[in-house]
Amino acid sequence: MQTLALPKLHRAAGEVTIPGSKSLSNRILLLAALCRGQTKVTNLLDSDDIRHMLTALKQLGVDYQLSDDRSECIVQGLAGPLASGQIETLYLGNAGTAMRPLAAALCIGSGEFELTGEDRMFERPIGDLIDALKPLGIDVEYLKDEGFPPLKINAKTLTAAPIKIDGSISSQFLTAVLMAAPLLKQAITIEVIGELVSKPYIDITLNVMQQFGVTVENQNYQRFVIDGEQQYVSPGDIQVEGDASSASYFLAAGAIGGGPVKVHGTGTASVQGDTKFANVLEQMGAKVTWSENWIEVSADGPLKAIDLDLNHIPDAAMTIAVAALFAEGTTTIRNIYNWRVKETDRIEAMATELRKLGVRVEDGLDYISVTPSKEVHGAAIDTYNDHRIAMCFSLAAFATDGVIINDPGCTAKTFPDYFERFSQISE
Ligand SMILES: O=C(O)C1=C[C@@H](OP(=O)(O)O)[C@@H](O)[C@H](O)C1
Ligand SMILES: C=C(OP(=O)(O)O)C(=O)O
Repeated sequence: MQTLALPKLHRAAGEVTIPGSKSLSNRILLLAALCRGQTKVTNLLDSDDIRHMLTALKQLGVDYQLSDDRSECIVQGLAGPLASGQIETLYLGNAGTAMRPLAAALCIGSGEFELTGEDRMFERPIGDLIDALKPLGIDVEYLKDEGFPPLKINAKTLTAAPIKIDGSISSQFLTAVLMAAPLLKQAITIEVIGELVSKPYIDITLNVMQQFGVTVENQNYQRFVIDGEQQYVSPGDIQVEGDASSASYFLAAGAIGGGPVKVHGTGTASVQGDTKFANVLEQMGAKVTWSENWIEVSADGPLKAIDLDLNHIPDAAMTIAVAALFAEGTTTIRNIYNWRVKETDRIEAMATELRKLGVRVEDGLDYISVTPSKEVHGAAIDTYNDHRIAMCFSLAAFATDGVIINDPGCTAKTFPDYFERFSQISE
């Protein structure tokens, strides 16, 4: 296993342009494949999650050309559902944004498909999505554990029926149904049961669908109405925004290490809910300046602890758990149960690794509380094959020397050259 020893950091300042958004890249690629016409996607993210989507689409016969640096992709749309004449096994790594939307899209395609991935994917639920689609008459078999990938999908003609979907574990299930729904033969209604988590990701979905010409009637995120027999239409050119979750590490560095750190690629014009991370830093006492597509953060003193429900920014909220080391008082992040079903059990993992640094941590089913201590010390941080654990713990190097990140290469899921970029704004 590789390790990365971080020097003690004293200051953060500079500018960084963050890579394209994972959430947008994979949604855009899927709709570019389903739509009528050719789509030129620019600022596409090049990371493991996107490579899995691209490889799957290629296997499904979607024709595209990638530029040498893989940041531009010209996709020839199929003008309809995905199809295959033979059994296709699609390996989707640990990419939720590939597994969930492809599962729904393939149910309404034609052919037989096996959807598989890495071991952790077999522990990440998909049952609420499959259950939601059952009234349409789908044929899906769980190949290992009931409710989890790997899956076998035998696509067949479906009949329209009202859909009820549980939104309390992952918004990706609703995203998946929304994106597939316009290709059904008749109009459908989707009713959300349970608290819808990670709600801003639904705005990303509706925004991308709109850019591909499909409008959804959104009745207060409780009910969605979508006409059937629609065709997605290529917008021609589409640019992927910078990734707001990836921005969080640099913005937090600005708040912890003085700044200013200016992050280009996301701002007030962004459709990504994770831009709200900057508001949390502001509540912690940082100075935040916004433009349409950059955000700048600085601070001239210690941060203040917060106690907040961060369900709307589950990914960026992990960065707050480490920023808490630099805040006066106890920081509590609430309503984050679904951290437990992501790349790893993130509540458990964050609590374990923060404690290794000598910090006081309390954790429960759906929250984590972090109280900094004067005795913070270095430690080798295990990253559980979770890119965000590796990235957010880089900030601990502003508190102490001796921070070692185990398996730093796991950032390849969404941000392959993260540590190189981080070193450019910190010293
Ligand atoms: O739709 C998306 O692009 C995502 C939704 C969120 O997942 P949940 O809805 O499972 O919280 C988020 O954590 C994930 O990284 C990306
Ligand atoms: C939860 C995440 O990924 P996924 O898209 O695989 O759900 C994440 O990137 O933090």
